[in-house]
Amino acid sequence: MKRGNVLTTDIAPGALSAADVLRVSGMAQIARDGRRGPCGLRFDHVGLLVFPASVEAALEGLPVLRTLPSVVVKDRLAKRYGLTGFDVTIAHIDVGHGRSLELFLATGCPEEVADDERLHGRETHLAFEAPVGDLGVLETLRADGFVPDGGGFNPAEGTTGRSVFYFRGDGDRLEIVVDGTAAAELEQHLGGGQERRRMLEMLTGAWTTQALRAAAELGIADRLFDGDLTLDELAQAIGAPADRVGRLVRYLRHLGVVEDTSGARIALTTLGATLARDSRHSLHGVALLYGGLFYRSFGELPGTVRSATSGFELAYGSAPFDFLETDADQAEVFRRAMSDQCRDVFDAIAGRLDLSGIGTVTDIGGGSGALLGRILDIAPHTTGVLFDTPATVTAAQAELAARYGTRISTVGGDLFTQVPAGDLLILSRILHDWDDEQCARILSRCREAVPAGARLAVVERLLPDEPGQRSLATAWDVHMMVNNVGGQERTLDGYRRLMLAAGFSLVSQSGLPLEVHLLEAIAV
Ligand SMILES: C[S@@+](CC[C@H](N)C(=O)[O-])C[C@H]1O[C@@H](n2cnc3c(N)ncnc32)[C@H](O)[C@@H]1O
Repeated sequence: MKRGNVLTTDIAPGALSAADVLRVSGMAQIARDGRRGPCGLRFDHVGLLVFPASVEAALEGLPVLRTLPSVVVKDRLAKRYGLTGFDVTIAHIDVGHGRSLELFLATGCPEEVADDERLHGRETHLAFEAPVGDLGVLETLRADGFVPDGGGFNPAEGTTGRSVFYFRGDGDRLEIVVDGTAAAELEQHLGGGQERRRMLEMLTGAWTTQALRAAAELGIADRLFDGDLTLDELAQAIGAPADRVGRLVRYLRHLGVVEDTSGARIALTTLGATLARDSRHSLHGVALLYGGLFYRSFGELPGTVRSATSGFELAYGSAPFDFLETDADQAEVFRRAMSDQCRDVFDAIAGRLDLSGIGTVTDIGGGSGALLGRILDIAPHTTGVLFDTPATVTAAQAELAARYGTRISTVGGDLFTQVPAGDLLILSRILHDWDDEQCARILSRCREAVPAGARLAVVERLLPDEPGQRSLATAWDVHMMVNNVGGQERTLDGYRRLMLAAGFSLVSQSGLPLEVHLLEAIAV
């Protein structure tokens, strides 16, 4: 036996697939090298699941220390794939230096199961032995972000049987083994430990929102965007006690928003930079809006579900756009959040639209005019009309005039009453604010404003056709329900039908960043 070549040469030809031979060889090498375990635990073995034609063929000529029936892995495969009529044997192979490779030999499994298991490496692990009676390492691993990933008691292992605890971490899978029955610890590990941790993380999502909002609102992200600071410098810059700032910074570090640099300085990560007002990728306004105005209304979700009103009205006593007309500061936060959130989307829309033959672009409910501005930037032959509520266009006017002069005009009004004409009308994130009847009215006003052949661009997220499919629109649909009576996300077909009923025929649909879609239609 040539141990230098770590088992590759020992495996009988054809006993394992070429892919499994390579995996065995790689893991055997790792087993020989050994590793230092968490909490200084002793390295025990490496584990690997392979799919031989037969156990005997796979083990022929290998230095097998012992074989035993698998309980834990067999049970997992049976549950995950609904398998019957297969078997799993454990074989410990001596790789020298007092170390071993633990092969799980699964026979009678369909090839798809083998492929899936090889791909995800669900049994590939490094195992460390914990001393009997001291399983503190389990808590240490959980605290370090390792997620419990199965385990059990195998009575056939050793003289007393062994308890195994699997963990999945960042790329690593670890097994902690201990002699004997660790019934209470296994119960906690398997009995919902993982689900309870995940649920706790979700239940404390509000803390995350508020920590991010605080980083934005207190100017922590802005100060650090200008350069790394010590804790004292940061505390002084934002005018808050250093010990409290330090505790928030520790949580922000945990969230990946800041990191330490040399000389005990704090730096923003790339992720954290999105909370700075001046970042090109800023979500500063969104942090203030979702952590502020919309945070309180989301607290009214149970009432929203029960009643026919919105959480926003339950929280503030009026509909959101009426409220924003009366609160200039919050209206400014809202406008910035809208344009911050969709900066990449607006760039993509401007690049995607065919603007040849378009003279006037009218953005209905265009907010700050950010999208309209982007379109005018890339199409110098166009002029723009920004239409929104009187207070919104008044707030946007000065900046737009300074940048675009007479190329942009602003019109304040009510989109349920009348909207200005244009060769291209835009409704960006407008229809999802309203119910079907209100959308029909808005689209009818649009159709009345333009001749046949005029174009309409609708920008929205789309609900998936299948309810089980994951999509951002699913979360935003609940957000719309909370924050506007009748607000809702729709499927592509939902928008197609609304447009057609008002005299617009959908001609194309394309995906934009952040799962937003551009729906283009023609007035018929
Ligand atoms: C969700 S924001 C979308 C803003 C912008 N189109 C965008 O995509 O960022 C909805 C816009 O509709 C405007 N709006 C709401 N009710 C309106 C009304 N009755 N008439 C005109 N505009 C209205 C709001 O002021 C706000 O700017």
